[in-house]
Amino acid sequence: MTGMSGAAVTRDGEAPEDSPPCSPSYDVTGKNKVVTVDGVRVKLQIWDTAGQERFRSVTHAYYRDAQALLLLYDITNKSSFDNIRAWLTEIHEYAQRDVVIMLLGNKADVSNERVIRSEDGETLAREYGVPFMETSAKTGMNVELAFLAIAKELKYRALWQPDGPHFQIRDFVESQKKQPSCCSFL
Ligand SMILES: Nc1nc2c(ncn2[C@@H]2O[C@H](COP(=O)(O)OP(=O)(O)OP(=O)(O)O)[C@@H](O)[C@H]2O)c(=O)[nH]1
Repeated sequence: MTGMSGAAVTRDGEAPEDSPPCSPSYDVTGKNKVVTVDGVRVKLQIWDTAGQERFRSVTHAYYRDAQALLLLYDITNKSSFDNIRAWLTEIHEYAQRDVVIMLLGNKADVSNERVIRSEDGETLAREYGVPFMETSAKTGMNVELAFLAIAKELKYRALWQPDGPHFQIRDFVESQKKQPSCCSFL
């Protein structure tokens, strides 16, 4: 999956009885994903642009109302990385002003075909002030973490109180993310 995926919180409420506080749990039904975070159920409605990137009018409709956007490139494909700047420009123009954005470098399991260094992803993310990590849809590396971080951020915003706990999505991702097990010599 490269391009953009979005998420909108459609409902939240109390955690189910059997869900321990502070322990995330997941329930994926089709394109909906329920993440229970710190005792609150956050329902993410997820969509993927699925190859429609060239039909800009279609994708605008998708992400105009999204509360979070996951920007994915493929670490083995330079043009997918180069496209990210174009996506960020689009987002700036069409998405909600306070949309949560996360940059993901996918296919981290195929390090022998890597053409985009991890540092390049980090530099781009820093430039735009967004959290970044490498993922693998194949091994699952950092995939749940991406959804958990988004859910935590959206819950934090929805339940924000002046004296409440503070949450920084970038710090959370940095403290939790796993690095690919094999190194690349790029
Ligand atoms: N090794 C590896 N393969 C992956 C990973 N993620 C996706 N793939 C493979 O890459 C190919 C393309 O994946 P898609 O999810 O269809 O990519 P996409 O960019 O969303 O494609 P469209 O939306 O159809 O344009 C498939 O064969 C996937 O199995 C990954 O993390 N590791």
